[in-house]
Amino acid sequence: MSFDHRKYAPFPVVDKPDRRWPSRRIEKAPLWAAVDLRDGNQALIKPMNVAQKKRFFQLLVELGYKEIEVGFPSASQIDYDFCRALIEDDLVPDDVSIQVLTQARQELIERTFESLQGAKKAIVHIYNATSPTFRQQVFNVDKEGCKKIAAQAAQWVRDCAAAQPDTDWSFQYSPETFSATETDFAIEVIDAVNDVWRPDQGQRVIINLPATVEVSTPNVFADQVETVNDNIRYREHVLISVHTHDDRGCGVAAAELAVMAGADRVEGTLLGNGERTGNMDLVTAGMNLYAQGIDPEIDFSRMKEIIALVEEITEIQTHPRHPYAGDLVFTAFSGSHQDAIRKCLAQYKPGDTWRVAYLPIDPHDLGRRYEEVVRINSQSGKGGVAHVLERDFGLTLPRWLQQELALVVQQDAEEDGGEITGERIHRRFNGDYLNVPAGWTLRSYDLHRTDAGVKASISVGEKGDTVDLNGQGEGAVGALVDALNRRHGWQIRVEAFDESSLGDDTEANAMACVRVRVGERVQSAVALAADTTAAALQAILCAAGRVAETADVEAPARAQA
Ligand SMILES: CC(=O)SCCNC(=O)CCNC(=O)[C@H](O)C(C)(C)COP(=O)(O)OP(=O)(O)OC[C@H]1O[C@@H](n2cnc3c(N)ncnc32)[C@H](O)[C@@H]1OP(=O)(O)O
Ligand SMILES: CC(C)C(=O)C(=O)O
Repeated sequence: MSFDHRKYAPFPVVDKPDRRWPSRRIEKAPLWAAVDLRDGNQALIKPMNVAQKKRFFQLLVELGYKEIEVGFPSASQIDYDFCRALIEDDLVPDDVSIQVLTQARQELIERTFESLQGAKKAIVHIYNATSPTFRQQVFNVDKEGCKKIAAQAAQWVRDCAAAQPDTDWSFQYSPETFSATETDFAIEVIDAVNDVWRPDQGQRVIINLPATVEVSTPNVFADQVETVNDNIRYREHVLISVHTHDDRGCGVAAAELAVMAGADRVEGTLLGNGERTGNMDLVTAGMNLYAQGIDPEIDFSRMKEIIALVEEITEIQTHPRHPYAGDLVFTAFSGSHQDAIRKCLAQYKPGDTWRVAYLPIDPHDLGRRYEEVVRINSQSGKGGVAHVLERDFGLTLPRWLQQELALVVQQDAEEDGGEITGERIHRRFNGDYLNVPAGWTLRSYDLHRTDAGVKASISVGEKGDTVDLNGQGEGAVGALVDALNRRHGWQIRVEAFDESSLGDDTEANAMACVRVRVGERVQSAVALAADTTAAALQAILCAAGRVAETADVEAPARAQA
């Protein structure tokens, strides 16, 4: 067995007692840079072709991204051709900068500038890895040698840019593997690059700090970023950017803490596609701001399009629990969640601050429907079942009936082991409560109020086969109960009775729900009718009919025949 944690070394803590970032808040969106077409692309089994890159670029522009890394043109003909197409076909809006990556090698830098000929504005992004592992094992250079690679490349970039003066250039440098680099050394390298680029003399410079591989908790990364923020030369003239990966599952958290620590800009990909476990997810990061009342300056209302395009191009399905984007993230199956959501949604009015339990944001904002929010399985309770009947069928049940129905739905769900659809709950409701047993349909009724109460004559049965039931009571229901008791020798006790009027869009105007006890037998029933009296009488008849069915008692008209 080779599973042995002693193979790994802990990441050293950063000794930074003066850290300020923990008490900061993010109050506005950082500058976003979308790197789907480069870092996302280099992680794909099937890298994008030019047509796919064009569609992806178009969507990123429409969503509102202003800096878009479009590829590594010195490395691939497709990326080169795509850059040429963007420029020659004038596909880049004036307020958008395309960004391209290259290693810190002269021939690659020259080819990169060639790919950008005629661009209105562009960001040339160079990188070399600076961590001990890379210095010692990959590049075989000491710290000076590593710094020289960066400074030399910065010089080539500056010279190439000077030779193409019609483009508005930004320069970007990444000390790749920054998070695994001694921070004081990273600062030395960054300073050496900036000494060449001289951001203080007007050159726009982005210093991008990558967690190329996420190697620590995000607080350590924030300390590293704050240290760079506080100590690099020309700080006020450069943008600090971060580029995090998700190896430990904290890519978004690391970027957020880095912004609190002074970063101005965040690189990432839509839904987090990228090397290994992925890049920082632009959707999650942006929506996290949105959910705090901060405008992310990106239009995530087009979430469905984002998901469809990313899935098509990456050939990777979105996880159903993916923050904000997954199919199930706005769905509650468990009873107490459903109950709380239902109560909060009932109180929420458009224009209110969103305060709905278990839903950090309003699903409608992302084009999702409230219908998806509550779904029923064996973990659900009365609140959820009631919510589904109310939402899908306009039926608001009294609490006692909600409890009763929830129990039978739960039994169904347990037997089935899966989800119970709204239609199935409705069928169950109709079958158990609403459907009128044969021979127990209310045909008409005649009520006379006297000093002694109400005298009722109630016609019951099916067309052409009816009988009049006559009784007397305090009200119509009492009179019908009296008639039934006399006829069948029962002692019906009405244990629960609720009536309500229904919405305008329903055929019936009234609903009555009853629970009766006949001896040991308890039976509930529901009726919908044109008026509340008819609904109440039909509900009692319905309950009585069900009792009769199981007690082998004939329906009134049939008994007569
Ligand atoms: C963290 C990131 O995502 S960085 C971006 C990574 N993306 C990619 O690599 C995708 C595109 N890359 C490629 O297609 C190729 O690597 C190319 C075309 C750029 C270069 O190809 P090649 O030169 O044939 O091969 P390769 O990439 O293996 O080159 C490695 C050499 O470059 C050196 N090198 C690697 N990275 C850098 C760098 N950032 N700056 C300078 N030199 C570098 C290595 O030390 C090695 O040198 P050696 O040949 O003297 O040992
Ligand atoms: C080139 C840099 C920014 C990179 O992609 C990384 O370090 O992950």
